Amino acid sequence: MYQLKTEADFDSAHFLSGYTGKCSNIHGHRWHVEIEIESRKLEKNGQERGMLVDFGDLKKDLKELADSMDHTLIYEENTLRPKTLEALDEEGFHLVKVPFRPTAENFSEYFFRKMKEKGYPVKRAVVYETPNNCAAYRETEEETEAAWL
Ligand SMILES: Nc1nc2c(c(=O)[nH]1)N=C([C@H](O)[C@H](O)COP(=O)(O)OP(=O)(O)OP(=O)(O)O)CN2
Repeated sequence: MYQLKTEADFDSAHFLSGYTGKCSNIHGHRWHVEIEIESRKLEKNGQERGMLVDFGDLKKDLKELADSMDHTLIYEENTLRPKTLEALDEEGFHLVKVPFRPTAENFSEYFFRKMKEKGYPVKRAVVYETPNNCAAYRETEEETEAAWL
């Protein structure tokens, strides 16, 4: 089995609606995302001969997703009042609405699915919310112990 990993970062603000504690307030993180892909086969011909995929393509596709959230306020749908959204919009702030509570866990599933939609054989996505705290998502239950960092 061959495995590749690429990483990307983005800076954004978020808050946890319904949370009791400091994370209910708007605060920022430098989010760090890692995507691992795996395959038994390598390309046999052409430009990508001997590669699972070209690192350049993998890196570019993850960066596009990360860039779409960079320097934004990420908020869960239905957690900000319309007049608040209107006021932030009038100020020219960039907001990203997500259909989930913006936790590290949910972001790991989000990046896993988005990269899978782009056609990559994704094994695992890991999202660091702080340098010490990360969450991971994968679809299989195998290697539960070994797969954790
Ligand atoms: N399982 C999860 N727990 C928490 C999440 C999460 O995504 N998944 N998120 C938060 C908050 O967003 C918070 O920003 C992070 O929490 P915390 O570790 O307290 O943040 P810091 O590292 O900045 O803590 P300091 O001790 O102030 O340095 C909460 N929990």
